[in-house]
Amino acid sequence: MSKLRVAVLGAQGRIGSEAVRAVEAAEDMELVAGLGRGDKLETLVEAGAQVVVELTNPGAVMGNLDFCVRHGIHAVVGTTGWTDERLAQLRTSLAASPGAGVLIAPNFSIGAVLTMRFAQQAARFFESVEVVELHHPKKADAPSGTAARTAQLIAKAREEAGCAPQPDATSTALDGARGADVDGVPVHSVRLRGLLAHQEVLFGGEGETLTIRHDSLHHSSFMPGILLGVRRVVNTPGLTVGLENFLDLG
Ligand SMILES: NC(=O)C1=CN([C@@H]2O[C@H](COP(=O)(O)OP(=O)(O)OC[C@H]3O[C@@H](n4cnc5c(N)ncnc54)[C@H](OP(=O)(O)O)[C@@H]3O)[C@@H](O)[C@H]2O)C=CC1
Ligand SMILES: O=C(O)C1=N[C@H](C(=O)O)C[C@H](O)C1
Repeated sequence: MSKLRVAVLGAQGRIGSEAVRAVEAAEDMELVAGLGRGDKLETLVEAGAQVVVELTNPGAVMGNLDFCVRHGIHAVVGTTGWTDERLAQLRTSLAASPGAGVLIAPNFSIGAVLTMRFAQQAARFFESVEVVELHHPKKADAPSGTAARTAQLIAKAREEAGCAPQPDATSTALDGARGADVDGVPVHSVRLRGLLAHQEVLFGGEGETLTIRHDSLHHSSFMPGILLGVRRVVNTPGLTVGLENFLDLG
């Protein structure tokens, strides 16, 4: 069986360097390129890359994906900063290149994906919900892509269940004190030396609370998800948002 020809964009970064090692160690994959800032994207074509793992930054990801899609290269994307407008733009370019597949995974770790699923399930049973995400201080974006997605999924589940708006009597507050409002769910971002990537989803109801917490303690937590994404995206044309789509969670 021929090996999947994989390239990593952001190959010298925190997660990109770990992804390079994971692809090199995977028996069914061959690392054909590892590119950083300033490297030419044409290298991907010259190297015959079938799948690109995109782990750069929100300022670079759209241009990189546009190139990949135009050249029929599949992509597994961990980079954050996704908005409805960006997703629409990507769908438009994918429509012009029907064979190409793109997976956008706000989080590749199984624990984080399950956190999102459990939060979605719990959402309709509690009056109150807030998300706290905690990351290393070199992180560029806030809130994290995972927290934004978690809040969106919770908000959708609450809306579908006809939940009333959350109780909150705050009438005066310092800027930011109640966090960012993501579809009506407050999201609080902590940046702290010593941390990597952590999230708590706090639910509150009459006389009880439920906390769902996940901790990524090392970048290795993201690697099985990245490799799964690479294996599945080659047979999944179009746009897939969320690794859960490849996990048969039911
Ligand atoms: N989905 C998930 O599970 C995860 C997602 N992430 C996300 O991945 C992204 C990267 O995170 P992290 O590794 O911590 O960040 P880093 O800053 O450590 O790494 C990003 C790397 O990309 C490089 N880069 C910048 N622009 C380009 C470009 N145009 N082409 C190729 N390489 C480029 C950077 O180079 P330079 O240093 O010169 O700028 C840097 O080496 C973030 O958006 C983060 O949120 C992170 C962990 C898990
Ligand atoms: O920048 C990070 O480190 C991470 N980014 C992703 C995010 O923004 O959700 C995934 C994980 O939290 C690590």
